[in-house]
Amino acid sequence: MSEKEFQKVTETAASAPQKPNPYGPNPADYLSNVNNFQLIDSTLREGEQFANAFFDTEKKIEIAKALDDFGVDYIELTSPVASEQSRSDCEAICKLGLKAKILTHIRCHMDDARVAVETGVDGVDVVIGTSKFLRQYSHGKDMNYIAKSAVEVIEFVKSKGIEIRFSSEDSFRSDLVDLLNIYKTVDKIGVNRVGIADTVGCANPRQVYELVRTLKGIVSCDIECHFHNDTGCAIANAYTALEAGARLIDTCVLGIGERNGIVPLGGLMARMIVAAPEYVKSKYKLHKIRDIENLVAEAVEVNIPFNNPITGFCAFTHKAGIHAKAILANPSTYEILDPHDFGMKRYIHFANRLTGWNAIKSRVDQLNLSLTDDQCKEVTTKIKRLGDIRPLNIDDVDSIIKDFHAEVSTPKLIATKREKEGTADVLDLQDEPNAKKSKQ
Ligand SMILES: CC(=O)SCCNC(=O)CCNC(=O)[C@H](O)C(C)(C)COP(=O)(O)OP(=O)(O)OC[C@H]1O[C@@H](n2cnc3c(N)ncnc32)[C@H](O)[C@@H]1OP(=O)(O)O
Ligand SMILES: O=C(O)CCC(=O)C(=O)O
Ligand SMILES: [Zn+2]
Repeated sequence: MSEKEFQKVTETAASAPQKPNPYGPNPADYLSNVNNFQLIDSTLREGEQFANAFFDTEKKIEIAKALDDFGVDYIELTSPVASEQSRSDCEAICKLGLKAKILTHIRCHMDDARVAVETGVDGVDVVIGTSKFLRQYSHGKDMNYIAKSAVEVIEFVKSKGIEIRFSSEDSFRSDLVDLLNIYKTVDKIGVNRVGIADTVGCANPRQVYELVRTLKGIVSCDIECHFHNDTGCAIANAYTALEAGARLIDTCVLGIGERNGIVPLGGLMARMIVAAPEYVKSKYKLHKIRDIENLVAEAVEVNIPFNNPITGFCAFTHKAGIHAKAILANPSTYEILDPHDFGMKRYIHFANRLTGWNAIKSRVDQLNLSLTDDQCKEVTTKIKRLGDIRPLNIDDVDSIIKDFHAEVSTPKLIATKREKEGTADVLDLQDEPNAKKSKQ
């Protein structure tokens, strides 16, 4: 391409109408719910199925209140038929008067439904396996039986004036015709939502898009999606489901659940704030994520993973010199998330051999010392030299800087450049991580 042609191409691109948010949904896609989604948090149902979980009544109430304060739309609770305590905990949470609607999750059976509607919940989530695996080895019922019992349970719950959702367990290994038939049947009798569940975590985003879009053309009610994370696709699948027109996503704090769990609440927020910043910031108290995660992590005795979105101890830590320089100039260079949106801070990890003189210069400024650029480069070389021999800490770097400064300085008073330049908010050169370092 000649230079002239290249210039023409770039000019045309520059004058083309810009999408309002390059990371958001296609504005022309009117079926997308990326800017209009709801959360059903299932930490107190799916999360209770996590291997380490045991929540006593007090802890359940604490978690329910924290989720409510954060702003989730629904809180899903364990089936009241699971145990006597599960039933009374469900009743206790219903009495809290939370803003979030309270749901309980039951099998597609009248025995469960009769107990559920007496607990005081705002809605009932009914589920039954539709894949051949579950039809054969779990409940042993055929599609006719499933449809008949679904209609009976749905009409009963509806008659009590509360919300009802019907979900097919193991949707992605179910026959598409079976699925669409059952969803059509339950939609016709007036469910509030239908649910798609990737029970074994086998689905990929393309499959999710196709199934949700197809279902969108079949039902008039809202579509809820539940994604397990066995193959690492849970958040991507959730986002794709919203793009395709699903309205509600099931989450758990830290993604806890059966096996390795489902869509993590914090991780989904990280994805959604990029795509729908105004919506997410106006609806959810993002600065509460860290507290909720710590609450649940402590309750189920796990550490926050080091690479957790938002709250992992190094989620906003920048290390390499090239990164540090650009971050100092403009944090958007290497950050798609602004830590301040979540009540977090960014850190520049400068005590290592990958550092560069720009990061060291900032540290010099923070120490209220004054060195020329050339001197900063010289002291950076010294730091790197030691960093080649062993891991460094902040004290190591500070002493090298201070010694160097003492060598090169005259005894006159040095003006504090930091105050003059006001760079404090851009850079926090502490070595304190945002969250406790993972022990796992
Ligand atoms: C994919 C999911 O996460 S779905 C939600 C899972 N949640 C739970 O399992 C809640 C906790 N579970 C429990 O406390 C118990 O399993 C109970 C109380 C629900 C049932 O306990 P039990 O009666 O002892 O049965 P068990 O757990 O051994 O087997 C499940 C029974 O439910 C039936 N069943 C399973 N899924 C469904 C369904 N979706 N709809 C109707 N019946 C179902 C099975 O056929 C089996 O019935 P069976 O008694 O004829 O064998
Ligand atoms: O009720 C649902 O939609 C989901 C049930 C569940 O936990 C699953 O299928 O993994
Ligand atoms: Zn699940």
